[in-house]
Amino acid sequence: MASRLPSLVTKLHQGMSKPKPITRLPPLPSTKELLRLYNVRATKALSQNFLLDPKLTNKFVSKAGNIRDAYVCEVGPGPGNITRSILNHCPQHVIVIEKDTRFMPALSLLQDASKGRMSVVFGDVLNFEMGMLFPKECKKSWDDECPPIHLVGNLPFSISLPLIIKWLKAISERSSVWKYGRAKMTLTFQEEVAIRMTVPAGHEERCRLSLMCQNWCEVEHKFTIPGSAFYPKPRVNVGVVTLTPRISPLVPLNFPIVEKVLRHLFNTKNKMCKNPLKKLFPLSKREELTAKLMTVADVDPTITPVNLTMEELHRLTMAYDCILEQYPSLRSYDNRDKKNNEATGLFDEIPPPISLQKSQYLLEEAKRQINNESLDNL
Ligand SMILES: C[S@@+](CC[C@H](N)C(=O)[O-])C[C@H]1O[C@@H](n2cnc3c(N)ncnc32)[C@H](O)[C@@H]1O
Repeated sequence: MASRLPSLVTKLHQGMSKPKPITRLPPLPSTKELLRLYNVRATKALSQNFLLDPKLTNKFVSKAGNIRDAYVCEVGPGPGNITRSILNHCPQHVIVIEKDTRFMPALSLLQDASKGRMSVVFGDVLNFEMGMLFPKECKKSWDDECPPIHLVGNLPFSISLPLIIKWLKAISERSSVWKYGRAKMTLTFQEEVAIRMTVPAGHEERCRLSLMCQNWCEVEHKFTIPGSAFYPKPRVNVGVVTLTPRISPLVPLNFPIVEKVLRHLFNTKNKMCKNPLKKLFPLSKREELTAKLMTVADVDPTITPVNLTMEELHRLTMAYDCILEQYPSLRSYDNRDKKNNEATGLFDEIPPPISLQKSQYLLEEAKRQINNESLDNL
């Protein structure tokens, strides 16, 4: 039977720890037949586009790498078509998280056929705490190899962006699934989003998401599935992307500060980067602190955000962090929040002079780190 959220974790661990014979699934009715049998029609509100061709579901699962004996968590299994391919790759255990309870009969059938290798959770993945899902034996230290845990999913378009941002934040904090180490992800996105996630500096599609993903993960666009392969057919093609968390992020600062700098930078993608960055600072000090930011970071103020490299982002974010150290009240400055800024006096503040010496020292350190990393990668 399918399990519900709260009582799940203990049951999961009991089920997972027993050694199981490695088996493929017995013959089952196809998922298409099951959808017809249980009279389940795709719902637009849950971005349901099913990938019914077993050749494609197998190809998708094979991009996750070797999942034999590993633990797999699948987001949005629907009637279980990708889940079948996962189970046929002989993992130790599969946990699926699905919002739509209409799939309960199809998933229960699959769970029974899996002989204890599958657990079903009905809930919203955006609110689901994944930090306890796997047995502690899977845990690897962060700078060790990746743990035998894989997140996979033909993600619903409606939640793919908030979900990946939430997961990048969790990766940066080594929380949730990433308590267990650098767990890999194999996920689908609209093709244009997959392209944005992977493009290098100088590409016209470069955006906030590109730098966020590439800062914390190695990102690969593995292949594209034509929209015509899905039922119902979406208006766009779908990109399969793998993300492997980096041992050290390229910009080794906390998530909110990197996110804040990027959010400002890409507010106006085609302007010189000094213009959107000005809005990090209150009006009265805007020109002065922006000029300092660019000088300390040693970044050309006329460069456009799409051309900014990760090294330049690193220096900019470090320089911004140094300015925040000098003027801690600026941390809460939000250009859009006029009320709060007025209440905290941030429009009128005349801060003390910035210690360029300290900022420059920190930047030299950052540059040294970048050089060491480039050497390590040779
Ligand atoms: C694109 S369909 C993929 C279905 C199936 N895995 C396949 O490839 O054919 C996305 C699935 O995610 C489910 N879903 C949508 N929003 C969700 C959420 N917030 N949490 C968990 N599942 C969700 C949908 O009900 C649907 O089954």
